Amino acid sequence: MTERLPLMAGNWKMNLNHLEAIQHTQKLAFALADKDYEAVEVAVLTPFTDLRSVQTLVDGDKLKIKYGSQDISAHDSGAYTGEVSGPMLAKLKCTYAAIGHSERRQYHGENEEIVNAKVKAAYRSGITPILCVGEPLEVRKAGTHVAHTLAQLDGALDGVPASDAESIVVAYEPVWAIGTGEVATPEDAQEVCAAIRVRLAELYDGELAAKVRVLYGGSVKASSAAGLMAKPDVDGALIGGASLDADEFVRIVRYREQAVG
Ligand SMILES: O=C(CO)COP(=O)(O)O
Repeated sequence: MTERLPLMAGNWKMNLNHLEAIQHTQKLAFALADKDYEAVEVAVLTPFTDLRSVQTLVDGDKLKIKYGSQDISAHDSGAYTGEVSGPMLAKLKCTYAAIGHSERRQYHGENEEIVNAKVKAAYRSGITPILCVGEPLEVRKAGTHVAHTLAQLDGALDGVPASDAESIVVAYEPVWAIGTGEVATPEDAQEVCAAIRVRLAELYDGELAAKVRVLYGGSVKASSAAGLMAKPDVDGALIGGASLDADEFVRIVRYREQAVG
């Protein structure tokens, strides 16, 4: 079986200016030890305005923390006012870009075509997409959450070759769990994360599917992380609110020390 290194990624959303970002990253770096990074990959997804500061800190202090953006333009350059391109993010040595977050889909009209174009743009620049998928509450209530989420996965990966897709990170983030305090049960997370892996095997092959990390996101806290991580197809978490509290985020990174609750 392929060993998948768990990924704990903090999505700061529209929080922390560049000065606060430096403070926060320094606090994380101070708290995290080499053994933490051996067990878990740690990443922060920051506002665009923070990336240069975080890069300077990571480069200067040789930190092991990875960083990336919360979005990326579908285009590489040109007359796209307000957009930030893959080549610009690559120049800042971003490892990751979150793509298709439900808040982008909801507030910025991002559909499957746009998400697909952004996934391809990230790969053109050597940036790994953290592709966000997941159903809203009404879909969950209707019981069609697996089909809904897999359709988002299919759309995002349309025309993406295996040589790219093998490095993708998929984050299952049910919309009803985001920012609500209502974390999915480990069983609910496992159901959809496992279905995502099965679909990856169908779209590509079993070897690729076994390599890809599938994260869960939505109201993850230190108290829920260990239970979620105990599930075989949950390979990490995308953490919003709790990632803004450095102590809590570090506790999530050290989920193995927490009780399975
Ligand atoms: O949207 C999320 C991460 O991308 C989850 O946010 P919360 O952890 O605040 O629910």
